[in-house]
Amino acid sequence: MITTRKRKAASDDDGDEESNPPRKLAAISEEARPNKPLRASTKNAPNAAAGRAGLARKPSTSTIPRNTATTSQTAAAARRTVPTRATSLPPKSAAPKEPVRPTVRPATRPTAAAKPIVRPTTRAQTSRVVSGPARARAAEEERFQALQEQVTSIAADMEAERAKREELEANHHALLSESKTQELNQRRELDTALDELESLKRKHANEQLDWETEVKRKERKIRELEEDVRLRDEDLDRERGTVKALRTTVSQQATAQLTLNAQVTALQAQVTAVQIALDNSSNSAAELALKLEAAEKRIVEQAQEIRDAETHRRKLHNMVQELKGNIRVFCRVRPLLPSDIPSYAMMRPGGSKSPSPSPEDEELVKDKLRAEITYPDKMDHKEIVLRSSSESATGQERKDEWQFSFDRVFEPHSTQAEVFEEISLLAQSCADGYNVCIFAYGQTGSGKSFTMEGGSTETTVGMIPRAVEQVFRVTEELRSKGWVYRMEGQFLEIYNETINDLLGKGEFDKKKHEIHHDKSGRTSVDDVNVIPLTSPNQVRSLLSIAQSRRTVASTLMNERSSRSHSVFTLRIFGENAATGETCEGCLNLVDLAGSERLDKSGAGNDKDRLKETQSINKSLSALGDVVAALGEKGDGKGDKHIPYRNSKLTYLLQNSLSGNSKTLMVLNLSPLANHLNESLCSLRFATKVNNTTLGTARKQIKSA
Ligand SMILES: Nc1ncnc2c1ncn2[C@@H]1O[C@H](COP(=O)(O)OP(=O)(O)OP(=O)(O)O)[C@@H](O)[C@H]1O
Repeated sequence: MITTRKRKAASDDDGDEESNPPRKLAAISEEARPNKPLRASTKNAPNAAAGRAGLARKPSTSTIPRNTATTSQTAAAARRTVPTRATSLPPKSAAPKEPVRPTVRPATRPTAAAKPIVRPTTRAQTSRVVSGPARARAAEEERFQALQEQVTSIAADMEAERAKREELEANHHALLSESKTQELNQRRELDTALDELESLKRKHANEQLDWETEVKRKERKIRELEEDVRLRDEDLDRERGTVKALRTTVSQQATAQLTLNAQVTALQAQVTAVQIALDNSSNSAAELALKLEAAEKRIVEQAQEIRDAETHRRKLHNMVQELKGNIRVFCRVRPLLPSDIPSYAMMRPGGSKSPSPSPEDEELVKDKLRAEITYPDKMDHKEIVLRSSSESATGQERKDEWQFSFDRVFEPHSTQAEVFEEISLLAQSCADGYNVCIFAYGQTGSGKSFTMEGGSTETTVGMIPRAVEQVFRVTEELRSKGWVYRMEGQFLEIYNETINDLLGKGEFDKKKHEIHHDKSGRTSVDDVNVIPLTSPNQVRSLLSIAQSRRTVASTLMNERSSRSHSVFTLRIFGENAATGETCEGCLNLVDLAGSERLDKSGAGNDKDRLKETQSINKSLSALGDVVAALGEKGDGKGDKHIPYRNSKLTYLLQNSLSGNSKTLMVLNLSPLANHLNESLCSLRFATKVNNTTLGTARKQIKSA
């Protein structure tokens, strides 16, 4: 921009030069002005030649400069003065470029020829003309001659001056064009210089930018270096710390080394001693090797002894079970439940219900509801006595007493754990390869399901889950003795002499499940789910599945669970790789249908209930018959027919009831006086079973 503006200014200057005369020329014109008087005098000279009279009459006017001269006269005078100035100019070739003014100044001085010419026009000469006309004329002539000469001279001078002026003008033009050229050159140089300056500025700006970038880079580098230095300082500090710690460690190590050296020395001494001892030991090594060989032989012998002992234990266990009786009966009386107390029992004498009866009142009511049951054998818990008092036909008070004895009697406060303690050995027998059958017998609501399945808590859990857990525990223990077991389970229901699969898909009373017994004593049922059992928890979940299926079925037909038998069967297969023995046991856990009599159940008017009750009675009496027949067979009547086929229940349990099995019946009793007759019936049935002796149990063990 600056360059462009400057160039424009330069071109404006050029325009001025075109329109205005050069300043040097103007200076020359102004310098010429002081010569005006001289020019006036020289101008008057031709005029004097043209009219002498005018000169004579007014001589003073010719010498006095006329300030009132016209412009043309002044211009003419100016033109005449130019040659005068030119005379003092240096020759063209020698003329300097610039200094025109000094050359002009000398030209303003009057020439040497002009001065004598002007001087004669004095007042004294004029006075002589007045004194003699001839002399005056001559003088005038002379003077005229002189003037003419002077004019000629002046004309010559003028000519010379003109020539010189033209020369000067030529010089001037030359100088002007030269100066223009010079100026143009200088301007070009100036432009070039400006361009250079511009490029230098740009270069400088670029260099400054580069320099600033470089400075920033350097600053960044400095910062990085400072950070690096800081980090290195930190590293150095750390290293110093490490070195310090290492020095400490080294000094400690040195101390430790000294200690170790001492220890090494001591150890070397010990090594020497040990070496000696070793030498002695190596001598006895042969003796030890012999002893080891003997010990190994002994271990093998002992392992065999352990196996023999296990076999012996099984035999002894079985003997104990047999001594206890292969068919045993437990009696369990359940506690009185809040649901046993009818609402009328809490009525006031007036008939209104007592809002909150006192514990004493409640206890009195319960005593009235309870049957009179006592447990006289406080030592072995084997006896139970029932009493009742009634009025005879003659109006006399009649007191009856029934005494029963079983393998174990459990009072109402007995826990599930206490009951199972007596049963657990049977689980052991099952793992040893015996068939075991546990029944829960009793009227509806006497606690059969509670005993067999129990509640959901650890304390209330029943015999089935506990027995399964026990079997798993025993099989795990026997693993150390070389036995490996596999287990499977099924859960069936017998309702109206029809078998249903409680682990099936719930198609109750539709599928026909046939029972089969093979010669090896194994029982199987067609088309039922047999689930491999891997853990006690799995068995619990299977039980709850079965329970839910029964509940669903109960919605179709009321109280179905009470009116059907349920049989959970756990089969166990064992194998001892060490001895090559195999065994197969079976644990049947049976929750029988309610045993109440037909007249008591009130089923007489209901066709379905009648059928149910008849089925139950049939199967229960068949069970009694089978047990009785087995008892007779045990008494020596070897050819006695056992009516297993009389009911689905006895046929299903045939192998678990026969002579080579162990059977336990848990008789459940209601504590209510109202149920006394049913309880007596149940007790009589259980006594019949209890008095039966099954044949010697036979273990189902096959030798390899
Ligand atoms: N020993 C006991 N302790 C506490 N409650 C018991 C005991 N025995 C039974 N019960 C309770 O008595 C009620 C009836 O028991 P349960 O259902 O076991 O009788 P059941 O003989 O199996 O009857 P059903 O033939 O109808 O199945 C249940 O509420 C049960 O919880």
